[in-house]
Order: sequence, then structure tokens, then C-alpha cells
Amino acid sequence: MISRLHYISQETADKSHLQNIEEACQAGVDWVQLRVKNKSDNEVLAIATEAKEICKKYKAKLIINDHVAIAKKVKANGVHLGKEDMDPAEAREILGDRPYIGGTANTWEDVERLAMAGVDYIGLGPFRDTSTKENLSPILGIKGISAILNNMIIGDIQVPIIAIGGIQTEDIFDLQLSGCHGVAVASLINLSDNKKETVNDINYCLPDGEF
Ligand SMILES: Cc1ncc(COP(=O)(O)OP(=O)(O)O)c(N)n1
Ligand SMILES: Cc1ncsc1CCOP(=O)(O)O
Ligand SMILES: [Mg+2]
Repeated sequence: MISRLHYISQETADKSHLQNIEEACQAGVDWVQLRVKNKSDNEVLAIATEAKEICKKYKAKLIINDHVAIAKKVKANGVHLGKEDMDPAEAREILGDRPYIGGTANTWEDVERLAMAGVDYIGLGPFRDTSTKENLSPILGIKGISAILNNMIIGDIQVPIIAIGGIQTEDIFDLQLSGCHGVAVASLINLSDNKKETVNDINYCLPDGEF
């Protein structure tokens, strides 16, 4: 089952990826995406190996951003791949049927392509501006996200959509009403002074149950 809250790891001013992952798991997240930028493959592998242990302790799923070989090596639960990353079909060949494969969409055409490629979920964004990612694609806003979700209904495309990009707690009801399965957030949790409360607030806005 694809969780409705995808937590995305970050290094913050005083905390490493691993410290932030442990705190997010303590606060109740059950889906962790390790998103390490600007480090060597060996460094990412070392962090991913420890992240796997933390996630195992808290029974959270671990998804590796960008690095298919590392996901395979640490037996992660899946990978997330954007347009500049490995093709999802190639990743499926390497990883086999079980691991989740997520893809990034910024447009309706991306959603159609990823659905054809058989991804397990689609990260759709950016919902709004954010400093967490460089070189953002054009902002979709609630109108852009809703239009794409309407096209999915018309085209009978049923891949779970995870909205991403600058999401705040007060956005989540609207995103969920527009048909999103869930949300992916980094700074909302990583910069929170009370991560448990933040995670509870987010989960309160998301429906229970399976897709
Ligand atoms: C859930 C989710 N959606 C989208 C992204 C963005 O992936 P990508 O386009 O490959 O950009 P980077 O994260 O690699 O900078 C994501 N990571 N997660
Ligand atoms: C990885 C990614 N892809 C599109 S926006 C984004 C960053 C999400 O982080 P935040 O929730 O802090 O805006
Ligand atoms: Mg990527």
C-alpha cells in the first residue's frame, strides 16, 4: 500500500539526514524517501545503509531517491525517479516486481507516460514554490493539480498521485479533495519545532484506508 504521507529527508542547519529521519519516524511517519544531493555514491550508500536500519526499527518503508543500484544494494522498499533519472522500465528490470517505483510528473503528458510505464505512484508538482529543490518546473497550484486529476478521471488512469512542493498543512484538505492520494513533504516536517504534532496534523487531513 502506498502511504498517504511521504516524508522526504533533508540535511538541516543542525541535523543530518539520519537524525532527521529518526525524528520523523519517532513522530510517526511510515514512508521515508532518502533524498541526498551533492554527495558521492559511496556517501549515499553509507547513509542509505543506516537509514534502512532506522526504518526497520520503526517499521517504516524506505524509498531511495535517484539511486537505483543503491536501492537494490540496501534492499530498500523502492526508488523515486524523476525525468533526469533512470527510466522506470529499466529500474523495474533491475529491481524486480516487488519494490515500489515512483516517478515525477510536472504535466498531464508526464502522468500519461508514467502510467503507461507502470509506476506504482506519481509525485506531481511543484504545487507551490519551495527552496528545497533547485531548478523547479513551473508551479501547478491547486488549479493545475485539479486539472490533471480531472484528466485522469476522464482517461481512467488510476495511479496514486502524491502532491509535492512547498506543501503546508492547510493545503492538504484541498489537495485531498482534488483527488490526490497523498502528499510528500520535506521542510514542513524537517523544520518543525514539534514534529509529532506536525505529523498528527498532516495525518488528520488525509483519509485512512487503502487506495
Ligand atoms: C514524491 C516525489 N515526487 C517528486 C520528486 C522529485 O523527483 P525529481 O524530479 O527526480 O527531483 P529530485 O527529488 O531528484 O531533485 C520526489 N523526489 N518525490
Ligand atoms: C523534491 C521536490 N520536488 C518537487 S518540489 C520538491 C521539494 C519538496 O520539499 P518541500 O516540502 O520542503 O517543499
Ligand atoms: Mg531525481
